[in-house]
Amino acid sequence: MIEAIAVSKSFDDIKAIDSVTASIKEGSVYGLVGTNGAGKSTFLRMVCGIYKPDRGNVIVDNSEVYENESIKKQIFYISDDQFFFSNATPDDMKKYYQVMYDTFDGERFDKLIKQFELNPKRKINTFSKGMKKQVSIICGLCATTKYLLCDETFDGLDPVMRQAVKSILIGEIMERNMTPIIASHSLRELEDICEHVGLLHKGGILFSRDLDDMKLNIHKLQCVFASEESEKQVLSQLQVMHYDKKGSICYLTVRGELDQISQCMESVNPVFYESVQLSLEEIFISETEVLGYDIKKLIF
Ligand SMILES: Nc1ncnc2c1ncn2[C@@H]1O[C@H](COP(=O)(O)OP(=O)(O)OP(=O)(O)O)[C@@H](O)[C@H]1O
Repeated sequence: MIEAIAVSKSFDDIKAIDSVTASIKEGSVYGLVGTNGAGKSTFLRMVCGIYKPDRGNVIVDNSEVYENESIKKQIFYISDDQFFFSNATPDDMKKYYQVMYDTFDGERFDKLIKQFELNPKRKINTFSKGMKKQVSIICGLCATTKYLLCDETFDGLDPVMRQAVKSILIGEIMERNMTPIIASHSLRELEDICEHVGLLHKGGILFSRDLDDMKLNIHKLQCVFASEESEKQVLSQLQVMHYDKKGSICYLTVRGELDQISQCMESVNPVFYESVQLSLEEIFISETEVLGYDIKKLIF
């Protein structure tokens, strides 16, 4: 388990991370979404022990991570700024990581390099951006660490490769108890893979939720009320997060369990009503609107 407790990190007068508290359970896929400069990379770099927090603690499996070799061996950080030795080939990087990680699976590395149609003996600095990204991802997967930190990992991959990498990640999560944290500026990128999403904004976590809970607890209704009184009654009884009316059709985003919402609607005998599934984007828009933010322009 990874626990960040009131963690802060500044670079001169820039507060990159401001008192973030988060808890990432083992075996779950945690998505960290936020705009450019929100602090995602800084947060991940503290989680893997590259940066020491100015304040607060990052605890991994009950131990402080910074300068803790045995804990760091359980974490692989696939950085946004990829690192390869100059003139290194994929095979050279394999040898390097075999020394760094006892758990590195060389055979799997060879298999994946072949599967991704990369030449293990070609210099990585002659590879395209997407090919370099593939080498980093393969190194990360083959390190077979308990925690895998993915920083904008899908960026720069073509759609087919994105899906291939996601499938490999999902397979890995199912096969062994791996815990990935995936940072991205795009919620769409995280929707089909993460179980929990934290929204980072200007160095702070705005909110953090289980996606299933979010989907079960927020509903969109379209309805036509029989009278103004029944409309008022419903609006006063339900926890309405967003309300809009076009002609006689009302559009409501409501927090709560569907059974209770349906009961309330049926009690006023509307002319028509139906509940529509919200997309994750719509849920985020509603949640952040309540907090007074307009993230529509920022993270989609
Ligand atoms: N080494 C550094 N020195 C100075 N400032 C830094 C450093 N690293 C990050 N920052 C600043 O900290 C803030 C957060 O940066 P960070 O890279 O963590 O954001 P991010 O969410 O990963 O952004 P992006 O999506 O653009 O990669 C930014 O204002 C950035 O300029």
